[in-house]
Amino acid sequence: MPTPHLNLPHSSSSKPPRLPPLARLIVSAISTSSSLHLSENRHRRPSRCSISGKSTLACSISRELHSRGNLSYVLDGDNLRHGLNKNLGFEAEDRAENIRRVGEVAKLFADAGLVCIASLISPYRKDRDACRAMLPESFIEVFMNMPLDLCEARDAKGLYKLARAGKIKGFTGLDDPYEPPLKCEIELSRRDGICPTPGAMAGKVVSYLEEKGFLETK
Ligand SMILES: Nc1ncnc2c1ncn2[C@@H]1O[C@H](COP(=O)(O)OS(=O)(=O)O)[C@@H](OP(=O)(O)O)[C@H]1O
Ligand SMILES: Nc1ncnc2c1ncn2[C@@H]1O[C@H](COP(=O)(O)OP(=O)(O)O)[C@@H](O)[C@H]1O
Repeated sequence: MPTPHLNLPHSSSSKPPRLPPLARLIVSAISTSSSLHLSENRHRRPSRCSISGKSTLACSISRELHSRGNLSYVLDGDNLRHGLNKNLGFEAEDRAENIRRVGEVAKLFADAGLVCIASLISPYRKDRDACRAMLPESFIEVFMNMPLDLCEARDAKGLYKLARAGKIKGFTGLDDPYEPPLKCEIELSRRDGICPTPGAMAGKVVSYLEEKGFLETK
């Protein structure tokens, strides 16, 4: 019996343009700050925080990618906690579940060909590592190494004030830990005490993606 002829869509005459390797599988986890600071009681502990500029950076990266013709989507922890993750709090298990869900969603977006920018505190190393394992070779950890005093001085939402007054318990950087990465792909920090502009930091991230061949070239 003759083999039935299949009219495959990807015949040699209508090949889709080739994407660079891994172009469809990227998640950029933007963790928040960490630097060691010596607290008054002389216990060395890392300081890191909300308000380090994660969301601002994520938007800046997204804009920069758009201008280069790359689709992206920002998954912002603070926003997701109003919807997908509204049943989660800030206990260690809930933070782990928060990050796991975001990793799974990022995987779906990446599968659809978008650069997915996850902007989360993700304070525990094991949760970030679990996410990394979920997205082998396409997880890029961006560590915003901003000191606690900078974040606290910004306090755009007044949360540090509330946490200092004991009205929020388990606040990252104050009475809940942030574990800085032992190894990450990109670290962003201040230079001579000055925080780079979001555009400059986004440029660094996008250059990294470009160099590593993650982006579609026009
Ligand atoms: N206890 C406590 N600790 C840290 N952050 C707190 C807390 N309670 C509320 N918030 C607000 O929640 C935002 C962080 O959410 P994330 O989903 O990124 O956190 S995590 O990754 O699960 O740790 C964070 O928003 P960002 O400022 O955008 O980081 C805070 O506004
Ligand atoms: N690179 C930066 N330089 C100066 N201010 C910044 C920078 N990035 C963010 N900010 C300001 O800091 C505050 C918190 O930024 P945001 O991106 O919401 O932080 P996060 O998402 O980490 O909570 C905002 O008022 C924002 O305008």
